Amino acid sequence: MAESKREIDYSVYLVTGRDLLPPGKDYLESLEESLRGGVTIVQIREKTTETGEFLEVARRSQALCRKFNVPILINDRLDIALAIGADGVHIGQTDMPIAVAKALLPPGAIIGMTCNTPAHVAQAVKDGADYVGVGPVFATQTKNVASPMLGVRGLQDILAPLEGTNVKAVAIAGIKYTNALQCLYGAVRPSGLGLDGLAVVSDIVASHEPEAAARKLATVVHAFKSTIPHIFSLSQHPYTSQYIKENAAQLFPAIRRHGPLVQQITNTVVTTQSANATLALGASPIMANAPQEMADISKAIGGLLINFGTIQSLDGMIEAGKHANINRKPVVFDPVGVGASQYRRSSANSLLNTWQATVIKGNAGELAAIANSQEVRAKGVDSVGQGFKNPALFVRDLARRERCIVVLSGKTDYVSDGTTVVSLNNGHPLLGDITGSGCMLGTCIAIFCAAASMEATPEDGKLVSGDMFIAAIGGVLALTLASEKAAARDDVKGSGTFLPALIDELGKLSPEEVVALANVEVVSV
Ligand SMILES: Cc1ncc(COP(=O)(O)OP(=O)(O)O)c(N)n1
Ligand SMILES: Cc1ncsc1CCOP(=O)(O)O
Repeated sequence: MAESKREIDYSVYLVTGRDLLPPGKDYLESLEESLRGGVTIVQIREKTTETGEFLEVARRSQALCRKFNVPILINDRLDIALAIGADGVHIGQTDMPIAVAKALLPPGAIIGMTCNTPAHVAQAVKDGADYVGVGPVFATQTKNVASPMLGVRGLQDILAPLEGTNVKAVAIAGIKYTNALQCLYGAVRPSGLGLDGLAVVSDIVASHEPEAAARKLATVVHAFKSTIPHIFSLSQHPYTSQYIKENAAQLFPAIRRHGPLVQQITNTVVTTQSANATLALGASPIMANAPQEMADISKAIGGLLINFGTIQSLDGMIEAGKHANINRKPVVFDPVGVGASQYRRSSANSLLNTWQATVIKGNAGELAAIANSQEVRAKGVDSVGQGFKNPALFVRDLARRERCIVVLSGKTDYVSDGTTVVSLNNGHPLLGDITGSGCMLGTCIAIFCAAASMEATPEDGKLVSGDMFIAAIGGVLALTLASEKAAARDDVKGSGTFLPALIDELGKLSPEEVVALANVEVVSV
């Protein structure tokens, strides 16, 4: 074993599992192929193998790992690690304590510890672990795991004790090429701290083509690591009011050019008017709810709206978001009335723990419920009271926490990407007199996000390409400016005549009008 600690690349962490090999696939052949595909660290995990055979497997695996200059760790068995001179060990909560392992292993040995809670991580840091294996993130068939699933968002909390330390982290359980990017995004804390890598068994071992499986995973992890910051805007771009207005305005003709198909899982109250608003802007609606069709539909759409108003198929919402992430399509989440019931709150958690939203849009009551804030209360789908004391700070912090664009709707709308906050002061009071204007806002945002992502060149490490901050602002401007123009029309006498006029005006806004009329201010927080 090495005396001084080597720099470890945890990016693609393979945990072996000979029982999962496809029929006819040789273990060493599979391992070599996965190393060729880009596995950066290997843990030999043999849960039922006798010592002699374990030793032999470990020795042969080590010879291959050396060929690729990849470190090898041994699961649980310090004796095997010592016998072959492995680079280190991985131990679980009920295995040998870190202090005992440290005393037995040479100074340079790597020690990894399984952690299921933030308290486990804090203890592992205290005990001197080199890295933690955090999970279970998702459900897995590979191991019977007793601890509750962390989900995508749970990763942030479990990593908290690693702030300010040099202890590394990999996530484990149910991680596949298809959910890898969600997982990496989900783990990023407001400070920027995130995962160092992803640990997988079946995604590579059970594959007939482990080299390709490892390469796909490696591409995602490396691309993610080279894409900083991990959010859906230009972020470090010095956004000015003029820049925002001009770029949002350019998305109006982009929608007409691309005519994106926008999937909307929305509520029964607003389905028709949302579909009509979609057509008016130059996009096409598809109101598909069934989980069974999401894989197919997701390939064809430009963007997805998930509106919580009348939850008819939570499974459909879960599947739709999952496939949108897989296919790198923007997902706009409108958690209508999320504070109204425990079912809605837990459903919102399930959704946000499974897929990464690109934009979360809501009124003060809804966003307070998503943020677990007591500052604003809701009554049904409406927000009550004065709103947030500092709405700009609230949206910025929630955008950081959820790693997405946040739109807070109200008399003044606030939009943030976690770095910049803008206030938008357009709109007409008649919007409050028709049902579902908030839902139409979600539709508009989804359409603009779809167009912005279709305009952009796809990038490997990004869940969605294109500037989603500008897109979300564009969506807000579309509805609010159209409402002003509709309300000013002579033929509009009240809410009944306002709705069709609003839809007419949505289709007529020109980029020049948008730049001239938009009231956009960059707010300092
Ligand atoms: C990287 C990584 N993380 C977690 C585990 C699980 O280890 P443990 O809890 O000891 O369970 P077994 O693997 O021994 O069944 C791991 N092996 N690797
Ligand atoms: C070893 C281990 N520890 C927690 S889950 C797990 C297995 C993960 O396997 P898979 O990547 O196939 O879900």
